[in-house]
Amino acid sequence: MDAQWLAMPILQQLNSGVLVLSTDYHICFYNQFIERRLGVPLAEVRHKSVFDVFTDLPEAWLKRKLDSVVALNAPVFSSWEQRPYVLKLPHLRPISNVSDYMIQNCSMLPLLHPHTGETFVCLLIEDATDVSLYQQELQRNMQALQQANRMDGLTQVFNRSYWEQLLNAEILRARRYHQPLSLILFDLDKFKQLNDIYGHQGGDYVLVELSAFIQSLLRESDLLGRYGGEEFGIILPNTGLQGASEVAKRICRQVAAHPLHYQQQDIRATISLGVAELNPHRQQDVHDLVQCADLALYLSKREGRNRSTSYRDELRHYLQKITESAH
Ligand SMILES: Nc1nc2c(ncn2[C@@H]2O[C@H](COP(=O)(O)OP(=O)(O)OP(=O)(O)O)[C@@H](O)[C@H]2O)c(=O)[nH]1
Repeated sequence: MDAQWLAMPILQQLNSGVLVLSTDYHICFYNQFIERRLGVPLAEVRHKSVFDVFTDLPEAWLKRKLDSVVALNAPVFSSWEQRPYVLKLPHLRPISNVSDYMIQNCSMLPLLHPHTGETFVCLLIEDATDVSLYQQELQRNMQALQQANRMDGLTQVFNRSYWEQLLNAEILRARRYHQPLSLILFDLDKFKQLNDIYGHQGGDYVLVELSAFIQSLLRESDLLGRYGGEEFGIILPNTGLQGASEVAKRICRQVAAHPLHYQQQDIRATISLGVAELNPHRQQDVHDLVQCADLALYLSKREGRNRSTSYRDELRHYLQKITESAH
């Protein structure tokens, strides 16, 4: 069967754009897919330079591609991820929140005229608007999921597992660049009592409000995370013990002076804090550093709460002594 008569109707019905150019970039043919979107009949632009008809074409880039198709007699592909579109055409979709133009994959194929031996280049334009839309949405969802995986559901500060990853990374960074690094652990005082008085919801309210308040007192580079029930940690990059200790005292003071209003009642909450600095002469990991800050926090609780203690090695001996004398 002579299949030539099939070619033109199929070409015109194709759900892809077909544009044929001469080697000097003149338009020889485009199908209805392009004609409908461009709104210009082929007869009007045949033999015109493609750059005069599609005035937004990246001329130098396209000429390089077309010349290479002709010179190598081999196809070239341009994906929408590299370049969202080659021909600026509307996408004919009633969607307003994507690109106004059709996102495209474009294959450029060499064509040899069977009788004259003349070379042409066929640009095959595939509409990738839906694919790009789905991919953008997928990326948005993945980012949201990733964000949710990192945050504590109640307080919206980092959750423990992500905060520990951050602490690990900050320890490595501090060691690598010989920078100081400090850690503050803090715990709400008599929180059980607060829960008993105001109920679990009142307790939750305090956790939410206080973590937002403390976050607002910190630098953007400081990293606040919820370590456990009513225990939190703050990583202070590039901060030595003295600086961190000042930060801790300031937070302690400001929390105590910050009334929380819950169901027409004023709640006064206080916190106890422990501060530790990464020891540059010792191989400390996350666990060791947290343990030092935790010990300092324990002493803050023991000394009467609503205060901050900075870790020093002597504290271990002191702690040993007081636990021995307690037995
Ligand atoms: N509302 C609320 N309470 C919590 C949450 N997580 C832990 N808690 C409560 O926090 C309380 C902690 O009690 P304790 O460990 O005895 O400490 P505390 O009462 O704060 O006493 P000190 O730490 O010694 O000052 C417990 O009653 C927990 O049930 C939470 O997400 N929401």
